[in-house]
Amino acid sequence: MTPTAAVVVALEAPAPAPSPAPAAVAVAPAPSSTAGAEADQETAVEAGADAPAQSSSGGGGDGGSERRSRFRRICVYCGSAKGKKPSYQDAAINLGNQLVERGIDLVYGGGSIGLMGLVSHAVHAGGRHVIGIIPRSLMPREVTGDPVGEVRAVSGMHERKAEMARFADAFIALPGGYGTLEELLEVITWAQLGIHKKPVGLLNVDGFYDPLLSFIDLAVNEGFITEEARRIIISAPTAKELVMKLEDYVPEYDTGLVWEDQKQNGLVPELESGITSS
Ligand SMILES: CC(C)=CCNc1ncnc2c1ncn2[C@@H]1O[C@H](COP(=O)(O)O)[C@@H](O)[C@H]1O
Repeated sequence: MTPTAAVVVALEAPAPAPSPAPAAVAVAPAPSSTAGAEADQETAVEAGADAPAQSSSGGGGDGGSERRSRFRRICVYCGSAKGKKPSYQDAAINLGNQLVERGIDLVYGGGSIGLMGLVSHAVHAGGRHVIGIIPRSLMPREVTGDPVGEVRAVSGMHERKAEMARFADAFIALPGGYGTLEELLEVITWAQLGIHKKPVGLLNVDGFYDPLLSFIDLAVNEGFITEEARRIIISAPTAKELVMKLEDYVPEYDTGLVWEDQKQNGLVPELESGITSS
């Protein structure tokens, strides 16, 4: 099966199943792939997306919000561990349910472990499409568990992060460790540099991110982050509040910079899918 065919198959049969079904594996093009193959693959992904997202009443979330979303897909960064408090796990499931309620598909790092598994299973069980983007080295079941939905294999962490950012219309970080922080800070930095204008949200479960927000405020006070750049980060204690804030977010931050690779990494075209751009 060619990479393109694998993607088409995966997307022609999105995941409406009420219970987790086996993952469809799509192999992302290696860096040396032809532009044509990449274009085909993008087309396939676009064809599989419900754009704009439709509301459904399937999920529980934080309590029945019925509002049509401007987001087709949200990228969720989160721990590969579950964390010690049940509230972290509840938040991952609630976030998944909130995406289902709003008809939003999930992009995440693939796998079934930790909070990553909880959010992806919630979205998949709710009938929305799940795209897991995972480096081949992390694919063995014993490393990341059985993924659900569409799996896109990539060569390494840099390609993974670029793909996750490319497919998403917004980003949310649940609690997590180094990997989550690194992914979060990268998309914030990219927003600061004008590489994208997609909303970035912190799901501040039980104040988990208070120390990070305090540190960022310190950096503002010490003159390392501007007030304007500080406002790139949106935070809320519940998934429902956070998604509503992301829906309302209007980017005010603008560098006026033009990035040569914006067309290749797809971050600019995604803005045309309903994200307000200043
Ligand atoms: C060998 C090993 C530690 C495997 C852990 N297994 C993993 N499987 C998939 N993605 C991961 C894994 N560890 C980190 N990540 C990436 O980093 C983030 C989570 O890292 P962390 O647990 O917060 O730091 C995820 O969003 C994911 O993109």
